[in-house]
Amino acid sequence: MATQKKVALVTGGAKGIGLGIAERLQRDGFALALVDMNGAQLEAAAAGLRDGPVIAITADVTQRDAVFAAVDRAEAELGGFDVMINNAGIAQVQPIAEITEAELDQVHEVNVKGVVWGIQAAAAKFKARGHGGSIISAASIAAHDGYAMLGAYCASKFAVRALTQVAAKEFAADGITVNAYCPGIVGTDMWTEIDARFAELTGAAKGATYDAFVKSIALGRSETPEDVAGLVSFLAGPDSAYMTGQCVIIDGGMVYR
Ligand SMILES: NC(=O)C1=CN([C@@H]2O[C@H](COP(=O)(O)OP(=O)(O)OC[C@H]3O[C@@H](n4cnc5c(N)ncnc54)[C@H](O)[C@@H]3O)[C@@H](O)[C@H]2O)C=CC1
Ligand SMILES: CC(=O)C(C)=O
Repeated sequence: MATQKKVALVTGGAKGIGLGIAERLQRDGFALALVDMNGAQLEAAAAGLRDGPVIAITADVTQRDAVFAAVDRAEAELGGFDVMINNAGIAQVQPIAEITEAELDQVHEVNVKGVVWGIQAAAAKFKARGHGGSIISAASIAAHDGYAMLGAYCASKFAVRALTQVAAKEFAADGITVNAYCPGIVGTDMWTEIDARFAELTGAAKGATYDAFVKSIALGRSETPEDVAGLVSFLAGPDSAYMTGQCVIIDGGMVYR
């Protein structure tokens, strides 16, 4: 009889870091639920993950009910629930003097509320199933240092760090670990957008802001989704069982804590 695979849900799994994490967790032997608000891209991503059960769930992580429903569907269709990856996030480049209420809300809706709903839904499901589990969220080096022009984004990622510590303490007795990964400069669409917005605001040439950040990396190259996925694989696996409340920097050498 085939053994039941462990089940992981990855939000923002249609592309970028989330897709890199999904690819790695599939190689690690997980059955996967990919969640994203971009349905077309999500279906294509899921179709490319050929080695195991994968379901695609189109949902917006800002909607609490949708996140809870996604976790329910993952359990019902994949036969369990073990790991929650709160990866979906958005960036925003705006000088702090000009950030509007709507802009502040938009970033916090996704990066903070989305993570809170993910923590709640996963912890409730682990408890209902009577076992522990791992909750892993996307923070950033911007959860450890403030970066000019990224005020709302940095505030949202500092919040993820706080939530990770709080949830780790509140759920430890239930056998649930809660950690976060803190990448540096990853060459995804998010950074293409950040670079373009810096160019618009500062007059820098296209690509110049990205190149300047990459130049400051000790290991001398930008980060890939696979670099991030290696850390997430560890956080999702048994070797991190004694680790909780940590926001681990993986940035090639930019921020030292
Ligand atoms: N790219 C980078 O350099 C870094 C990224 N991060 C964080 O890693 C995570 C992933 O980033 P990337 O892959 O670079 O971003 P990306 O922009 O390439 O991909 C993000 C994915 O999340 C999805 N998404 C956005 N809002 C959503 C919502 N409300 N509901 C459901 N899905 C939603 C998008 O549709 C997209 O598929 C984010 O939380 C980001 O803040 C952290 C540090 C560095
Ligand atoms: C997008 C992001 O988190 C940084 C620090 O670049």
